[in-house]
Amino acid sequence: MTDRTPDADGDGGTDEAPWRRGVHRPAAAEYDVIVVGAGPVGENAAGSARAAGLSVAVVEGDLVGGSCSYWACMPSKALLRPVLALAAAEDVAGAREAVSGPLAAEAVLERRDAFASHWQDGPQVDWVLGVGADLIRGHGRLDGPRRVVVHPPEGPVRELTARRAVVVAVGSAPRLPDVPGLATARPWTNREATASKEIPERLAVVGGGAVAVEMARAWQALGSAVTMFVRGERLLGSMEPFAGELVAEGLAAAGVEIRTGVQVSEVRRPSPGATVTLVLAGLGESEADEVLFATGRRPRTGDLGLETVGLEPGGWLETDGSGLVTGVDGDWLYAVGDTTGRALLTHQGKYQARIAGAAIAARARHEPLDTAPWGAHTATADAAAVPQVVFGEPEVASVGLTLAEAERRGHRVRAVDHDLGAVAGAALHADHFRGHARIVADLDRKVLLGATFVGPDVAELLHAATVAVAGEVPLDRLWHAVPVFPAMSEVWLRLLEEYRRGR
Ligand SMILES: Cc1cc2nc3c(=O)[nH]c(=O)nc-3n(C[C@H](O)[C@H](O)[C@H](O)COP(=O)(O)OP(=O)(O)OC[C@H]3O[C@@H](n4cnc5c(N)ncnc54)[C@H](O)[C@@H]3O)c2cc1C
Ligand SMILES: NC(=O)c1ccc[n+]([C@@H]2O[C@H](COP(=O)([O-])OP(=O)(O)OC[C@H]3O[C@@H](n4cnc5c(N)ncnc54)[C@H](O)[C@@H]3O)[C@@H](O)[C@H]2O)c1
Repeated sequence: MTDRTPDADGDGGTDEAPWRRGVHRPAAAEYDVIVVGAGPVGENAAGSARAAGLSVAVVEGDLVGGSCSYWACMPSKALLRPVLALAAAEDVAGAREAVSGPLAAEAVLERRDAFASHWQDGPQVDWVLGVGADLIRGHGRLDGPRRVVVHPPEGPVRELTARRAVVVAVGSAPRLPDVPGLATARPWTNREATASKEIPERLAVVGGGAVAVEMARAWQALGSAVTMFVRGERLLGSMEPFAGELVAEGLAAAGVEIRTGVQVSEVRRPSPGATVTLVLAGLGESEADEVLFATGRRPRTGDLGLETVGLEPGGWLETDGSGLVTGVDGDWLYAVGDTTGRALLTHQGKYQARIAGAAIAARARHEPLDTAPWGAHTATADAAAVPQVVFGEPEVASVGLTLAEAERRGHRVRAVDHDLGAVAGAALHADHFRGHARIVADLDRKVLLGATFVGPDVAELLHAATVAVAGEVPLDRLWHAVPVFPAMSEVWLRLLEEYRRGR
């Protein structure tokens, strides 16, 4: 099993006493800003507020650094990188002959452990203290306007008051469906899928989103026989349809079995460590040694004292563009990151934290806020230009709106497609390059609303598209942004040629 400690309270955190793992300054009772949750987003909120000269307390109930550092982004990408590096070498004649044999699984896991800082948060604690914030370990709860009570499992409760703002950055936890037998079967969630030191012989993966796709590829390469059980008909359902199709092809080529249109109706596991049986509604049963449920996230707001400020516990925290929680008077309660449900991505949460930090500082100085679209105090990109890369073989890199979403929002649009494998840079990149690119053009404003690239190593193509979408660069001006030959970015030229032919 993993080196995690049990999560008996089901909040997605470890139950081991985290206050034993670090030190913090003695805490005052009053701060300008109190940040609850020290994931990447809470850390950014604290950094932004400190940069504005405000005093800050950071409250953290587990490891400073949050899921991203220990059970999500970093360890998952550390698991995938060797897989993708090997696949890349194997698809270039000349390099192919120089690599042979499977992955060195033990070395991959060791490298992963290093990227997860061996689940120790010393450097991240140093970072928080280094920006001049105080760190208070324990579970934080709101206790009426501007008040936070911190409950360390040992020692006295601390009562804190915020002069300016409380920023909730408590993240999200795995959402497990209400399937009979699931709780007692102790399924893997993202925590075990990123931190396990053992490689199950047969791994069942339930879900077809980013976690399922990335972890299926990683564990198959590490030696598990992976079967995916997908409720819908395709993978990555919120992205362009060709993305899920090409990813399914890639996973199948790697040996992953994908079963679509399958609902798991019961899970049976007689004892911990025993074989898991998945009952598939109307489709018999399937056995595995471990099962990963990658079925989405829920906000960690059930035990946050929301009822003391007039909010319903348990839901996503709805915010305005500056990060202020709606339905709470007095301009003091902010929420950023996963807990808002706006975009469950580290970089987007950190963007929200920078915006909220600027808004808190402006309000503290009684300065007017710039909340016009793309203004300094509103997270416009959350609705218009969220970039995401799903790592794997192939990768999917997308920003902004898909064709379907743009049409749903009432835009008059045209999608322009190109076979990414047909550009010289891609052909040079890999011998059997399979890929696809699409831009979604707004026919009225003549700007890009979205772009999606699928193929090996397309992640680094994305930022140009993000600049074009967020910058609302006119398509006629993009025509003058000449892509390098022979690189994959030449696909921009092909897409724009096609767009200009059809207009
Ligand atoms: C497997 C996986 C892979 C991912 N890969 C990527 C990726 O490659 N790129 C990407 O952009 N995103 C990725 N994500 C999403 C990313 O992990 C999240 O968007 C990100 O972690 C959100 O950051 P956060 O600070 O809002 O929340 P978290 O990282 O969850 O941090 C919240 C913190 O708050 C603490 N906390 C919670 N409640 C309390 C309380 N009451 N009192 C005190 N402390 C509390 C928690 O202990 C935690 O440390 C991935 C997610 C998963 C599951
Ligand atoms: N590379 C990245 O940026 C990256 C990687 C992993 C995760 N993430 C983020 O983390 C978040 C969570 O990822 P995720 O994959 O857990 O969630 P998700 O929402 O992306 O996908 C959940 C999947 O589970 C399925 N599902 C939901 N309920 C189900 C049920 N009862 N039975 C069967 N299937 C069910 C859905 O149909 C979907 O396929 C995502 O929003 C994503 O943005 C990002």
